[in-house]
Amino acid sequence: MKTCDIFKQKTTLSFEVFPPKSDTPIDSIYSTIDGLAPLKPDFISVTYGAGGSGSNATIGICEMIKEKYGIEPVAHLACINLTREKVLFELAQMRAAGIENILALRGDINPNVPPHEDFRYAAELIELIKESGDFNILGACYPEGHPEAPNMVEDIRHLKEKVDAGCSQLISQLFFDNEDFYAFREKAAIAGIDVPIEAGIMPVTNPKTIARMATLCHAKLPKKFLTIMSKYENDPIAMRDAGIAYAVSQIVDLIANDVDGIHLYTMNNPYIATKICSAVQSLFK
Ligand SMILES: NC(=O)C1=CN([C@@H]2O[C@H](COP(=O)(O)OP(=O)(O)OC[C@H]3O[C@@H](n4cnc5c(N)ncnc54)[C@H](O)[C@@H]3O)[C@@H](O)[C@H]2O)C=CC1
Ligand SMILES: Nc1nc(=O)c2c([nH]1)NC[C@@H]1CN(c3ccc(C(=O)N[C@@H](CCC(=O)O)C(=O)O)cc3)CN21
Repeated sequence: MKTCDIFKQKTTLSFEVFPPKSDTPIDSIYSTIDGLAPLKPDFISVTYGAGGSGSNATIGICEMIKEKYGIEPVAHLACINLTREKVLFELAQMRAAGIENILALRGDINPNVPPHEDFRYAAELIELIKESGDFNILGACYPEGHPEAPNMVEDIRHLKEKVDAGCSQLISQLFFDNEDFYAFREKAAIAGIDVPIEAGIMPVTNPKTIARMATLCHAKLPKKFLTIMSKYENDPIAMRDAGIAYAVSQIVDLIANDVDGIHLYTMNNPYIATKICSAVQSLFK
């Protein structure tokens, strides 16, 4: 099933997982998906070397999500370090595995790995995927603007190019201030971007993740968020609960503002995803 068709029926709820890191047993992904599947997400996306981990079990995990759990998978594909030939090989593998949906990304630039010259931007990957078969293509977007973009106008112009190249839906970078998302959504609409935009929500439940959000994602951390996190910095249970509550409050407000869907960055933690879903699951109609 092509995930873009789901938006015609309901507000979507999707999850993101990453392949286990090299120091974690590969089997741990089964307990992650076992824990997430009962929450009945509309789709689950699987990262491709997210955060520079470089591991590549993405296609195998997508196949398992589809075959064993009957949930629609979305395979991430980040092109910055790939040759054109390697991308065509990955696409052939995906087709053989029955994968219909791809999140086409440029990918994070690793300062220690000079980028390959075949792809500079996600739009170039999207063009190639479009030529190479009947895939549904998703893209990423940035409510606060992409950190490398000189300004929001340029970033939205490039986003429009991405949509014109063949993206049928967008997933946003994580953010903690919904007003940034609403302002971005309005600018995108003015630019003629008319595909569904899912809001990316990251439950922040420990200090390590807060630091990561600032460096990897450049997300703005609002005062309200920092206040509640510092209040509980020495109490892991309270901090976890505060992170869950903050994510729930963002989701409720987004739904009240007619968001197309929510994409939950689960960090492979079914306990936290279950807590969040138990508060808001029935709102996804
Ligand atoms: N779920 C995930 O795995 C997500 C990953 N990311 C990461 O975000 C980063 C960026 O990836 P994408 O959004 O796919 O990249 P992109 O290629 O759409 O944009 C990257 C940057 O290049 C600029 N740009 C695009 N086209 C341009 C052009 N023709 N000329 C000049 N500048 C241009 C954009 O404004 C932006 O600053 C990656 O690090 C990606 O891995 C972001 C969100 C979600
Ligand atoms: N620039 C960018 N790159 C990404 O790969 C990316 C985004 N943004 N935004 C959306 C999601 C969020 N991603 C993330 C966010 C945080 C971690 C992180 O904190 N990783 C920890 C390990 C967590 C664990 O194993 O439990 C780390 O230390 O790397 C990883 C991926 C991947 N995606």
